[in-house]
Amino acid sequence: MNFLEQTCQKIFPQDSEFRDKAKARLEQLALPHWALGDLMDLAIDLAGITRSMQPPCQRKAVVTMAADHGVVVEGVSRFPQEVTVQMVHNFVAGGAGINALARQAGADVYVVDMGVNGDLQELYRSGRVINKKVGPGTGNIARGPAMSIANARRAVEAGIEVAYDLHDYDVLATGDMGIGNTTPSSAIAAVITGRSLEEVTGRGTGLDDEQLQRKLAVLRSILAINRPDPHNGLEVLAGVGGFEIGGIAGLIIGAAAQRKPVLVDGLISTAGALIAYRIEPFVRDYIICSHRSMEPGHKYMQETLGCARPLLDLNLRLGEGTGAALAMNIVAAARAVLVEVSTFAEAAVAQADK
Ligand SMILES: O=C(O)c1ccc[n+]([C@@H]2O[C@H](COP(=O)([O-])O)[C@@H](O)[C@H]2O)c1
Ligand SMILES: Cc1cc2nc[nH]c2cc1C
Repeated sequence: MNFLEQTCQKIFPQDSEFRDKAKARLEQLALPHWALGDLMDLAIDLAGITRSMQPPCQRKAVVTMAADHGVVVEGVSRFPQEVTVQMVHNFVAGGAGINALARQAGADVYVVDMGVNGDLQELYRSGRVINKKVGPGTGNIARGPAMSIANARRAVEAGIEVAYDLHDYDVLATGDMGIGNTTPSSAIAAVITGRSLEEVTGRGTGLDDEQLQRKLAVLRSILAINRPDPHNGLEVLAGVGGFEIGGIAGLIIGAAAQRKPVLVDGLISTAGALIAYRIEPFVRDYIICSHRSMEPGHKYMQETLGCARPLLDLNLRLGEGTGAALAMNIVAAARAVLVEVSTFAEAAVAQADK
């Protein structure tokens, strides 16, 4: 059996006994019934995920997976491809959005080269970028597949390896960087959710109306040329994916196999989550949808994952893991509710009249 299948065999649903125990305690907290709302539901998930009434949440890491996309030659982004490698340098220098928000959340940032079109040898040598490069960017998906099935597997397995290497962390978060990657993400969204391209396609880094129409036309060609089986995660990734999207799928699978919560960021990260979900449906129990991106497809993708309402809705559309890093504060808050708030009995507070 391969590494991917072996890892998937370690993934089980959340522990229902710990869910029930957490729920029983939360029902007794000295506050009007369920008055801390979604924080209480999240606390139940944390107990069910970690099999603990004191879910470990202290050590946090954001993993920002970077890669390039052959489809950029079709004019689907407002920015040139070299921004991907330039932003990798910015992450390492600590000056990007994710660096600021991860610092604020007390999380470490790991940058992974999954397939950047550029030479990052120096940064691998200094240990500041993890080298999992599958290739120097995907093929142009408007003309053919993104990658071979073998490379789709390599990308996912590389993400699992990163999750295992980060075994000292309690909570993981996904992030992405890749000029053009909203195009494969929208393609994955359309294939897996069954929604129309019009419903799932957005402006990415800021396309105007005319450019958005062009992106839609390119996406129509992409789906006319690549017709992956929507139920086969590796086939969808190979047809219309990206190397960083595969890495994100693997990170989620690796987190679930270690019974760790994984905060999923925006459109691209959720495309990775859908791939992971198609490979191993139980990963859903370990995914926390951190926020709702401005990209219109995000809502449908989150619905497919069973998430009606993510933790935050702040009009974010940056990626990098920024929304996931922000939501780490909410995960810490949910834990605090479960661990620190007294019950009616403990606090000697009178319960509601029957
Ligand atoms: O995470 C999101 O929801 C999101 C939405 C729009 C854009 N992005 C980021 O912008 C880049 C892709 O945009 P584009 O227009 O080049 O496809 C890529 O680096 C993503 O991290 C990210
Ligand atoms: C500058 C820049 C930073 C980004 N971070 C994530 N996607 C990005 C896209 C651009 C263009």
